[in-house]
Order: sequence, then C-alpha cells, then structure tokens
Amino acid sequence: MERHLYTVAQLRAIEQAAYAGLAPGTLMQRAGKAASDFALELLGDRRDRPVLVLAGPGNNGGDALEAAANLADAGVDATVLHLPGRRDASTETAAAYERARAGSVGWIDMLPPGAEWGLVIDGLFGIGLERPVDGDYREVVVGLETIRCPILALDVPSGLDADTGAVIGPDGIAVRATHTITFLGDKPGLHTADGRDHAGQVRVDMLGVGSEALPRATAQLSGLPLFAGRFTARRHNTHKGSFGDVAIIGGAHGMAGAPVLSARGALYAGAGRVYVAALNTPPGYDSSQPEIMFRAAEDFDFFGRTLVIGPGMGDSASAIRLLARALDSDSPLVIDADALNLIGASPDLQSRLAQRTAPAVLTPHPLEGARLLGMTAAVVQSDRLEAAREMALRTNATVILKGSGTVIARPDGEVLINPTGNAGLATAGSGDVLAGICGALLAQGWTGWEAAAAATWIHGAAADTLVDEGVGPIGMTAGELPAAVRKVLNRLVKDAASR
Ligand SMILES: NC(=O)C1=CN([C@@H]2O[C@H](COP(=O)(O)OP(=O)(O)OC[C@H]3O[C@@H](n4cnc5c(N)ncnc54)[C@H](OP(=O)(O)O)[C@@H]3O)[C@@H](O)[C@H]2O)[C@@H](O)CC1
Ligand SMILES: Nc1ncnc2c1ncn2[C@@H]1O[C@H](COP(=O)(O)OP(=O)(O)O)[C@@H](O)[C@H]1O
Ligand SMILES: [K+]
Repeated sequence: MERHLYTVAQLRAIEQAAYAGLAPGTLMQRAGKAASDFALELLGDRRDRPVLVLAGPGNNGGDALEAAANLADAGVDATVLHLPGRRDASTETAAAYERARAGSVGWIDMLPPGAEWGLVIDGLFGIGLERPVDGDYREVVVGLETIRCPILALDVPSGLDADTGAVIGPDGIAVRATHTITFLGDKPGLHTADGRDHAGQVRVDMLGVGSEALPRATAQLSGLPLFAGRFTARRHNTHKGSFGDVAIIGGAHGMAGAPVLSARGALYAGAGRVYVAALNTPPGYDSSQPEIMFRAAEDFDFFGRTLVIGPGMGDSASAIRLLARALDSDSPLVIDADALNLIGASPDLQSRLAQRTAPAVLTPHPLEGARLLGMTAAVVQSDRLEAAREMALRTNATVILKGSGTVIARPDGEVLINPTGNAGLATAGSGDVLAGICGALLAQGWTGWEAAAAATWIHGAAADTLVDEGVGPIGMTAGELPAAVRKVLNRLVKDAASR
C-alpha cells in the first residue's frame, strides 16, 4: 500500500528479501529505469535541455548512474557529476558506472558556475547517509541552491534523514528537491519536519516488489480512507441535540479570543450546541458569532458534554481546578495549549490523565510537546514520530503533534502523518480552530483516533482550499478557517453520498 511508511531498518530488510530472488543489479536497474522515466516526464517537451546527474559514493549513486545511462540512450544530453567515496563501490554500482561510461554520458567533476540545466537528478545519498553532508558533497548541495530548474531526488533528498525528516547534523544541509521518486516503500521523513520542504512531490516506485513482501508498517500517511465511512448525510429527523454539545473551557482575562476561535471551529464542524465556559467574567455574547453561548466555567456542568480545555486558559489555581475536574470526568476531552503546559508541570494531573477511560486527544505544538516530555523543542523536532509515540504512551491518549507534517499517535505506537495543510496555518489561533474541530467530531460520536485524524486532515484541507482561492498562505487568518472547514466537510459528505 502506498500509504504505508517504512523505516530505514524495514526498507533494508525488504531490500535484502527482494534481492535474494533476483539477478544481481536488478533492483538498481529498476530504480534507474523508474528514475529516468520520471525525469523524461518532468522534461516533457523540453528533452533538448541538458540534464545534470549527481552520483554519490553508494548505491544511491548507482541508481543515478543507471538513470544517466538510460537518459543518454534516450537521446538526452546527460552529464554526470560523479563523487566517488573512499571505499570501493558495490558490485552493482560499479556495473552501473561501467554502463554509463560506455554510453554517451558527459562527465564533470565540479559544478560549472552559471550553467543552466533543464533538470537536476540528485543521487548523492539515499537511506545510507548517517552523518552530515560535508566536503565536496556539501559544496555541490550549496551550489544547487542557486540553480533554477526542477530537481528530482532519488529515494531521499540527499542530507535528509528518511526516518525523521530532519536534516542530518547540526548545521546540516540537504538538497531541496521539487520531486522525489522513492523506492521500495514510502518513508516518514519525506512528509514531516523538514521533509515537505526538501522532498517536494513524492512518487513511490515499488521496483516490482509485491506488497506481500512488505512488513507491517506502524506509520502511514493519513487520508480519507481512514475515516471516510464517518461522512454520512444527516438524517432529516434530527435536532441540535443529535450532534453533540461542545464546551470550550478557557479564556482567562485578556485571552478571550482563543476559546472563541475554538468555538467557531466546533460550530462550523457541525456540533449541535457550542459553549464557551470562561474562567473570568464571560462576555455576554460574541457579536460576530452570536450562536456561541457563554457561561462561567466554575459553575459549568461538564456532564454529557465534549470538552475542549486549554485555549487561553492561563495557569491560575482556578485553571488547575477545572482541568483536574475535566480529567476526572467521563466527557470526551480535547486538551490544548495552557492545559497541556499545566499537565506537563504536574505529576498529579498526569496520573489523572493516564487513568481516564473516556477519549482524550492532546494537541501539542512542539514546545508544548517538549514540556510534556521534559525535553527541548529541538529534541522533539529531531524525531517527531518518536516524540508523539512517547507522549501517547505516557498519557494513554491520542496525540496530535502539530507542525508541518502533523504526527498523530496513539498509545499502541501506531502513527499517522497528515499530508494536508500549508504554511498559511503558521498564524496565531489556527491551533485553537483545530482543537474546536476535533471537539465537534468527538461530540458527534467519533473515536479519539478518527476525530484526531479527520480534524487534522480537514483543517489542513481547509487551509489548502483558501490558498487555492488566493487567501494565503501569506496573510491567511485563523478566523477564515472555520468557513473553509465547513465547505470541506460538506463536500466530503456529498462525495461520500455519490459513491
Ligand atoms: N542495494 C540495492 O540493490 C538497492 C539500493 N537502492 C539505492 O541504494 C541506496 C542506499 O545505498 P547505500 O546503502 O549504498 O547508501 P547511500 O545512501 O548511497 O549512501 C551511503 C554511501 O555514502 C557514504 N557516505 C555516507 N555519508 C557520507 C557523507 N556525509 N559524506 C560522504 N560520504 C558519505 C558511505 O560511505 P561510508 O560511510 O561507507 O564511508 C556510502 O558509500 C538507497 O537509498 C537507494 O537509492 C535502491 O535502488 C534499491 C536497490
Ligand atoms: N508550516 C506549516 N505547515 C502546515 N501546518 C502548519 C504549519 N504551521 C502551523 N501549522 C498548523 O497550524 C496549527 C498551529 O497551531 P498552534 O501552534 O497551536 O497555534 P495557536 O496556538 O496560535 O493556535 C497547527 O495545526 C499546525 O499543525
Ligand atoms: K538522493
């Protein structure tokens, strides 16, 4: 399944198993063919433009050499910049080198300044990279930054960690590809952290290996098949009570906007009734969204309501009391923002959370995640899947670790990476809207896992729709998201009905 994401260790095992049943060099030849086919597709009717092929010391370089030979055979002006290593190349890579040497490929040993290319193929390093790109390799990667043409990475953009999506090394560097063709199975690192910026559009080529040969993946790309069954048309004979009550608990003095954004997220995602239970004297009503009902949090009855706790909640004694009460309740719970920080600082709140049986979804951004785990945000970002898994395990909850390529994890170690969304979401309040959407789906009876996956997907898809309409990424505001969320949701329900 193309949605599945494999670790480097799993890919090595797949490679070994596939290798055993095939003539030597077969996988590399298939990788080279898939790469040159994709390159021709990217060149389109500009096949007369020269193609630069970067070939590194390992088998990733072997793939590149096969691709270069294929391109030359197809009449393309292909030039290889070959940077062999200190050790002998593998037998397959040596054979690929001989093949390219025998054809009409051109050879250079440094990037010619100012040269123009129709396409660059990056075959410097793949899944074998274990240390930062340095020396001549680094110079080439720096040189690529000023080249304005499509860049096709083979397997993994060189310099990127395929497991984590982090650029390898302090002060590390990685190729910024426009496209990546990745082999034998998709990889988490292409879709989270720095991955989306460096991999561009990702295509998977299984190199002829059947899906029966693949191990069980514990990570996958999130997508509609995971929750599409939930998008059913509303029955006529329903009322507001049929779609759940959501209460946002937050809004301490001076922070009234955050719960209102969450409340709008919940309303536009279809909750039947939406309350803001404010810590300080609640406003009478919200003039732009008078449907939201305001209450004082201390007197508010949590029973039968889905709670979104944390937006603008602060860290007062009253906030801690309310959080303890919410954690002890049987209400489905979304825990966001200040509530996460309070839990991070309190073993008592942590144990109340771990003991819950009703659904709980945590929505930390990396710094909130770091506080929960007692580490720095940089460490969280260096392995987002691991950090999200650890948080889910410790809290016994579903965790949405936000940021580019949001990671959703549950206590048994399963993770999803969300592929929707864009940098327009990097604006204050967009996380509040996400928490509200998640609350609305929980209130409509979804499980924590489904609600987390779908809320994140829909939130990102709403932002993508806004960008398509010219509303962002620059200047997109959180307040514009809820209406776009409503559009996405209704379209999904309509599409589900017409299938
Ligand atoms: N085998 C097959 O049939 C198939 C293989 N496939 C392809 O092979 C790729 C994996 O190949 P790989 O294992 O050879 O590793 P690769 O990514 O080329 O890099 C390792 C090399 O780089 C070197 N090196 C590392 N870091 C360095 C640095 N910073 N600076 C300088 N050098 C550095 C390292 O040297 P060493 O550490 O030993 O000194 C070693 O020589 C995979 O991504 C896919 O593209 C697929 O087509 C499927 C079929
Ligand atoms: N560059 C980005 N690409 C994709 N999604 C992003 C990006 N930046 C932020 N987001 C998303 O926007 C939301 C921001 O949430 P958060 O940081 O909690 O903001 P706030 O607290 O201001 O609401 C999250 O859902 C996050 O995943
Ligand atoms: K590469």
